[in-house]
Formats: sequence, C-alpha cells, structure tokens
Amino acid sequence: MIKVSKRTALSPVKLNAAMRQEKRGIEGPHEDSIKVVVRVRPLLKREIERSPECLVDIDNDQSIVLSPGVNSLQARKYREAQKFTFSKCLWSYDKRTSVPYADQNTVFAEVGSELLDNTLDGFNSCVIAYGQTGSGKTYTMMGTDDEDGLIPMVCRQLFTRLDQQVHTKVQVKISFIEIYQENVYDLLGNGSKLRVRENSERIPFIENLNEYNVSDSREIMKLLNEGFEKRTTAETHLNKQSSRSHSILTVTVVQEKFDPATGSLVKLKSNLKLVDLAGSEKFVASDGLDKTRQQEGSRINKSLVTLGRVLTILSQRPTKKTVIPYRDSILTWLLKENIGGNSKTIMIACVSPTDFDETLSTLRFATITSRIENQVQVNKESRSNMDEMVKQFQLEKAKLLECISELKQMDSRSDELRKLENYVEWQNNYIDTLTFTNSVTQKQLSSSLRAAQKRNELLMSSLMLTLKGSETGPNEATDELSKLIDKLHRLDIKSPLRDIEKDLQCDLVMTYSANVIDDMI
Ligand SMILES: Nc1ncnc2c1ncn2[C@@H]1O[C@H](COP(=O)(O)OP(=O)(O)OP(=O)(O)O)[C@@H](O)[C@H]1O
Repeated sequence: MIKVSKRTALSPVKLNAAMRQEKRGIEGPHEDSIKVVVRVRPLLKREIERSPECLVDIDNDQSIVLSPGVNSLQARKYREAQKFTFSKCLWSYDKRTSVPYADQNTVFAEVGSELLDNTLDGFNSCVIAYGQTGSGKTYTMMGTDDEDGLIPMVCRQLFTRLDQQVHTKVQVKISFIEIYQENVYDLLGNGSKLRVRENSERIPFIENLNEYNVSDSREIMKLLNEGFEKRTTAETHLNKQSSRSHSILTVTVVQEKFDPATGSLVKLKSNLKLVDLAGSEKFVASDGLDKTRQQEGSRINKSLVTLGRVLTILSQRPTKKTVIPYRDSILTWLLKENIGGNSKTIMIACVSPTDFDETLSTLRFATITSRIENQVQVNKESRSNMDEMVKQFQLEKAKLLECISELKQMDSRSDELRKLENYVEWQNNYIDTLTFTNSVTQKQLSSSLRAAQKRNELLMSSLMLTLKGSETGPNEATDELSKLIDKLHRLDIKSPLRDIEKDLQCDLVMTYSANVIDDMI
C-alpha cells in the first residue's frame, strides 16, 4: 500500500488534514475534554404493545429533557423535567420532522468521522458506548445485518481514507477482546484467558494477545465478524440478545511519511479503541434470573461502578497525588489511557425513551464524563538522526532544481541538460521513495543518502558547467562536461539499488530501478 506521487503541492486530503490540524492547534500535550453524544433509541416492538409514555425530548441538538411523566411514581419525587446539555443529542426515537432523525449514517457523521480524523492525525482515540441494557449500544456500535453500525463504518472508511494518502507507508493491526466476568478473552484467539500487565511507562497491555495485520476493509470485516460471533450474549428480561461482556476492538494505525516541510521522516502511531460496554442491569429476585446471569450482572455492575468512581474522581480535577483506582477493575485498567490519559475520547450515552430512573442515571454519568479533561498529544516519532541528512539532501535538491530552471530560461536545450535533468529527477524520486519506505533500514538509507550526495556534487558541477557553456559558448565547457557526465555514469549506483530492490521486492523501488537509469542516461 505504498504510493508515490511526484506532486509537490498538498493533495486535498493532506490539505484537509493540515487544516484540521491547524484548527485543533497543537500537536504537543494539551487538554481535551471527553466529548459526550447522547442517542435516544426508538420504542421496541414489545414496548409499543404497552404504549408507554415517551419521557425524553430534545430541545435543540445539544440538550435533552427528561420528564418524570404523568403516570409514573417518579412524577411525585421529581416534579420538574431535568435538562442536560452535551456536545450532541441524537434523536432516533421517531421520524417527526421538527427534530431530524439520527440514523446510523448520522452517528458516523457525528462521531466516526471525527474518530478517523483524530486517528489519522496521530492521536489515540476512543469511543465508548454506555447505557442501560437494551438502550442501543450494540445497535449503535455494530449495527445489524441490514444496517452497519459505527464499528464497520469506521473500519471501512479507515481504508478508504488511507488509500487516498500519498507518500505514506501504512500499517494497520487489529485486536478484539471481551471482558467477561472480570477476565479477558481474545475474540480472535482460542478462547483462553489472558493476563493484563503494565509496561515500564505504566501503560497496560494484554499479554499474548493476537494482533492481526490487515490491509483492506474486507480483511478487517472478516475478523470483526468472526470476533463478534464469539462475544458472550444471552437473553435477559430487557434485551433478547444482551451483551454480557464488555468488548474492545483496538485498531492500531502506523503511518510513516516524509515531511518535505521539515525534511524529516515522521512516524505517527495511533490506537483507536471502539468499546461496547455491557449494559448495567438492575436485577431483583423476582426476575427469576439464574445463578450465572446473577453473577454476570454483579460482575458487570462491579466494573461499571468502578468506571463511575474513576470518572467521578477524574471529573474533580485530581492532583498528581490523587490515587485513581484504575486497577480495581479490568475494564478501567484497560481504558486507563482513554479516560484521563492520552486519548481523544468520545462517549455515546444510549438511552431508552421510557425508563426514567435508568435514563436519569445514564445522563448523570454522561455529565460527569463530559467534565473530564484528557491530556492528549500526537504520537509522533521522527527518525531524528536521519533528519539532518535528509534536510541537507532537500537543500541540495532545491539548488539543483533552481539551477536547471535557470538553464532552461536561458534556452539552453542541450542534450546534456536534458540528461542531467532526467538524472536529477530520478535521483530525487529515488531518495524520496527510500525515505517513505518503511522497510529500508537506517543503515541502508544513510548509505543511499551519502551516495546521493556524492552524485549531487557531480550533478551540480555538471550543471554549473552547462551554465558556463550557455554564457560563454559551448566549446570551452564541453570537454569538461563530458568528463563529468562520464564520471556520473561510472559511479556504481546500480548494484546498491539492486540490493535494496531484492530486499524490498517493492513496486515502488522497482519503478525507479536501475534499469530505468539505462534509459535515462
Ligand atoms: N436506534 C435504533 N434504531 C432501531 N433499533 C434500535 C436502535 N437502538 C436499539 N435498537 C434495537 O433495540 C434492541 C436493543 O438494542 P441493543 O442490543 O443495541 O442494546 P444494548 O444497549 O447493546 O443492550 P445490552 O447492554 O443488553 O447488550 C435491539 O433489538 C436493537 O436492534
């Protein structure tokens, strides 16, 4: 998936990325609050039969009003409607015209697109679907057979956007886990329990977790469906197919590109986590739940209670000394970076239109979450020891191009000039190609750059002579020029090229292979 274009101007994709970057401002560490989007689901078939009262309304696209309802017990306790304001409120209750209906595409436009922007800009990103059981989390995240949810849309669009990138080498990896009863299981593995550990920077990771390289949307969708099939679900009294586990799909995107502005090689690495939480479900003895369901319920509650505790502490602006109980549940431990750490995080709070208590609890939870400021920064590495050499090369390239254009203006159309121009173009493309190519080692790159610099010196002298020839008449310079071009021919550039070609087996270097030189010079 490596592409090279000779264009130097910013492509629309790059331009958009640059504009987004400018809008967001800074690459270095900065605060970014967790964004909350609320989605109200429609009545379900079995609910319609009871003709329940709709307790929610959307005031504008940012405020949601929850009223106790005239018939409910809550009406006495909460006399007034409660209003909550968030980044966005999505109305999927019915298709009346005064409030635009939010379908799956709307969710993608409001959340998915931003997640992809952030990921491609090099930020860790995360979306967490939260809400009571049956409130529409899995519908929103995965969708159904007929309507894709956020996860499949994001995965497909990721590749569409990556395919539009030029001058970039990309690697995409995915892993998919579920946390069931406080244990981690690999949804793309053999089903054994996995351990969570922390690296030296105290960032948690899952030991022996399978990560798969994916190169297109077909591959990613295949793995996704495979994992989703394995997720633990069961029928509960509130949802026919209730997720009994938390699932986390992690998409790791590594982009390597050459930044012509700074003349350096830049590596952006971002983790995109798509989290579908299990529903919080109140259960009482009269529900007649069996022991497994009760145990599941209490474990799910335990992790969601810990999540609530962590979010509450974070929302109160903790000091460095405050202990945040991330490790009290596997869920909060694994989401450590995404809540309070280095991640641009969005919560989708899913609510039912008819359940006052649960919807109130979800909206309060969401309000606390919206007060949290994460500390984010672009995950950027540049191969700094190469930077100077590449910068130097860029300067030389600029000089050579300047010289050629000067000669052209002087209407010097000599054969030599044409050859030199071809040579300069080839050389520049070749070096650009190498710098974009991930598999080239630092050693290979630095020796190629050194060789290229030697050639640059000769090219420069040759161009200077051509220039001299144009000014003083060809005769004086011709001899010397032929000698220099001869020297250029004799520089052994073919064998190192062939070595690299063999190593890489990559179309890109092939394009500028040694054979091409034969045609040019
Ligand atoms: N916006 C929506 N449009 C149409 N149907 C929806 C919508 N949201 C939810 N549903 C339907 O409601 C039911 C419950 O939704 P879903 O399974 O997504 O809930 P959940 O929050 O994931 O529940 P759990 O926590 O138990 O897994 C499903 O039949 C789903 O198709």
